[in-house]
Parts: sequence; C-alpha cells; structure tokens
Amino acid sequence: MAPNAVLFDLDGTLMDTLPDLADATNAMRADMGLRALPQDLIGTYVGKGTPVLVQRALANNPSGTVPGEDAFKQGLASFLDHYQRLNGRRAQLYPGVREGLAAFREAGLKLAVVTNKPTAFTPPLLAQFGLSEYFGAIVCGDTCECKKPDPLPLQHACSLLGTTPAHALFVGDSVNDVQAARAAGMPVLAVPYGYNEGKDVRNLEVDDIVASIADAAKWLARQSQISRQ
Ligand SMILES: O=C(O)COP(=O)(O)O
Repeated sequence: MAPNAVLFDLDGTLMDTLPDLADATNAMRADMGLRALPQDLIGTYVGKGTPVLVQRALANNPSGTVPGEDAFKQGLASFLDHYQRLNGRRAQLYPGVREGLAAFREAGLKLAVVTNKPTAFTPPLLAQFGLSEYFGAIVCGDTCECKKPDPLPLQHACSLLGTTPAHALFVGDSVNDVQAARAAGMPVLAVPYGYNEGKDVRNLEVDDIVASIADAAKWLARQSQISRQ
C-alpha cells in the first residue's frame, strides 16, 4: 500500500546532535568526578533515550560498577541542566535533509518526528533549523508511556497524523528505530551516517539503506511508480 505519511527519527537521522550530547555528558561526568570520554564512544550510548545515555555514561567508571539510584538521579539532573544550555550549539543538519523534507512535502505526504529525545529539547531544536513547519506531529521520548524500540510512539504519531502504520514509512538510523517500525508493521529505511549504538547498519532488518533524506524521497517516488505499473 502506498504510504501517505513519513516518520523520521531525529538524532543521527535529521541532525548530528552528538557534539552537544557528548559535551553535556562530559560536563555531567566532570560534576560526578569522572574523566571525559571520547565523543565517538558517547555516540554508542545514544539511542534509547536520555536516562539510558546517563546510565551508560556513569557505568563507564574505574571500578566498572553500575550506578546506584542516588548517583543516577544526580547524573540525570546534571545532564539535563547542561544539555539545556548546550542543546543546538554544535548540532548540524545532515546534507539532503531540507531537500528531502521539501520533496516529501511536495509529494503530498504528511510528516512527523518520532524521537527518544525529551520534549524539552526537541521543538526548540527543530525551530532553530527552521524545520518545525514540516511536521504535523512531534512525538518525543517522554510523550508516550514507552520509548522506541516499543512501537507505541510510532503508532501515536500515525494517529496524530490521521493515518495508520500500514500507510506510513519510517526513516531512522538505529536498531531502536528498526525494531519499533517492524513491531508497528511499518516499512523502514536506514541512513548509514547516524549512531546505531556503534554497530553496522547493514546488519539491520531494513527495507533499504539510503544515503540521505533526499535519497529516501527518491526511493519512495520510485516505489510508488513501480506499484502504479
Ligand atoms: O535521545 C536518544 O537517545 C536518541 O534520540 P533519537 O530517537 O532521535 O535517535
């Protein structure tokens, strides 16, 4: 069935937000008496939402101990504080995002963002890059009871757009996006430049890998042409 909506992951798909996430993580680690970690390593902690990022970052400590409840709470509060200040400072749109979103819109598709990033940080980031107007729905990590890889946020975005998962396409960068899309019964494309918890996107169960959001729009146009033939 030809899709009438496209749902996008944010971090690692539309925007390279890792520099700011890494700066906030290292500022939090400094507060907690831990040394700074390389940005690439912090990139492998991103994807399952902010609490998991903080947990993973705190578990990287000299004794290898899992952080206790108090340390976790302190770390999370510190991270949120720093990220509030740093969000959007060094973030960048990936090449092809504006062209791709414009092409999807031209083709009459409804668009949404489904991110595990908290609501406090998502609309301001989209507004900073002038992208807010593209999206009929923005579902964040704290919008629903569950985050990706649970399908609930994708199902919620579809209902906000007035469509169903069977009529939507998901575009993401990680195993969390792919598992959520599959569980929702939605076709899914992956971009290869994101985070994917440090693993190769070629091992993901996707319908295809596209080089950019602009290429995702071309992919969908091709599929629609084939299904009309
Ligand atoms: O906040 C995260 O862990 C990742 O956010 P994303 O779902 O936009 O990739």
